[in-house]
Amino acid sequence: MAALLSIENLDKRYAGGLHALKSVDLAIERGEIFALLGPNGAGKTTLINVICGIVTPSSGRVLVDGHDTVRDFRITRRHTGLVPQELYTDMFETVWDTVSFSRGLFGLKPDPAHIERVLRDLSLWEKRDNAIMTLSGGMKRRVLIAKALAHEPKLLFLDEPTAGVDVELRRDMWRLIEKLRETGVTIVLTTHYIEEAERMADRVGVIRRGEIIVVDETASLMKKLGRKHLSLHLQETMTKLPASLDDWSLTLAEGGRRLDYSFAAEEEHACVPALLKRLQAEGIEFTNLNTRQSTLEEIFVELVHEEEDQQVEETS
Ligand SMILES: Nc1ncnc2c1ncn2[C@@H]1O[C@H](COP(=O)(O)OP(=O)(O)OP(=O)(O)O)[C@@H](O)[C@H]1O
Repeated sequence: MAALLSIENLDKRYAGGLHALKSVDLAIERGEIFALLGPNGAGKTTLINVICGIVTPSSGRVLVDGHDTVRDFRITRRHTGLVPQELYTDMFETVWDTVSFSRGLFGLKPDPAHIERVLRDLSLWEKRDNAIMTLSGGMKRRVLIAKALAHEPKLLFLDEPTAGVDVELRRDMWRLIEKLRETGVTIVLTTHYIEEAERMADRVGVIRRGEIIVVDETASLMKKLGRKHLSLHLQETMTKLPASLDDWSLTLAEGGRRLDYSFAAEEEHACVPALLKRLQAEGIEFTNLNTRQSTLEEIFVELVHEEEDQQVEETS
């Protein structure tokens, strides 16, 4: 079966001349959870807005379930749901009214049974008669999702669903997204949290300056690009690393009180014990140690460098 979402050679130049999307090609399969990652201003929102028909592309095309988003706008819009980052309106309305109204916007007949199902799935049923402004931040986010699901879309876009929420609510949202997938909805989400992409997404796409630079299965991307960082707090301050440790690419930090080591995540089991053994042999003692995973930001930096290095190689 053809992909549910197919983006072909898509280009967008804004009126001022800014080239926001450059020859984007992407196919999203039915039932997939796809995470679109990119630094601020990379073009994520522009891409989502083009797919949802809010922004017109300069060239190329987007098909949702085989329908062109420009030519068959009404059909494709009917198949897509968009959960924006913020709730803009409806603060005085009740949950039930605002979600039912969203369904009506797509010209669909009222279906109280569907709205009830959506509200129950999102744990909003008890709050159905509450005005939106009386709800907590987390509940308001659920209302946004309920609104986007009111017209039974096949494709759901979640724009940074967990930005600025606490850890507990983030976990709740993840459970919710998994539950949504079980109903057969295809999900595209944007996020800045690597853990979120890692946990939720089957595949990840990285967009940078309007170009999709990587699309890969999440596990394989993390394996290829993920790095871990080990920090050792030294018992005695060091001014310089012994030459015998040159092959370990270690760095001294905090005025020689900390030793940092960065390594490929997939090599953790082999290289960390080997390093610790080596340090012991050198008589370097430490009082404490901790490791952390690369942030998404660091992976971006690495991607950017890889590209720049390649360009240097190509031009030299
Ligand atoms: N209506 C517009 N007119 C002109 N330029 C725009 C318009 N909307 C966005 N841009 C520019 O297009 C580029 C891509 O913006 P976009 O909002 O798509 O990025 P983003 O990846 O969603 O960023 P963020 O993570 O900050 O939300 C940016 O340089 C932005 O300034």
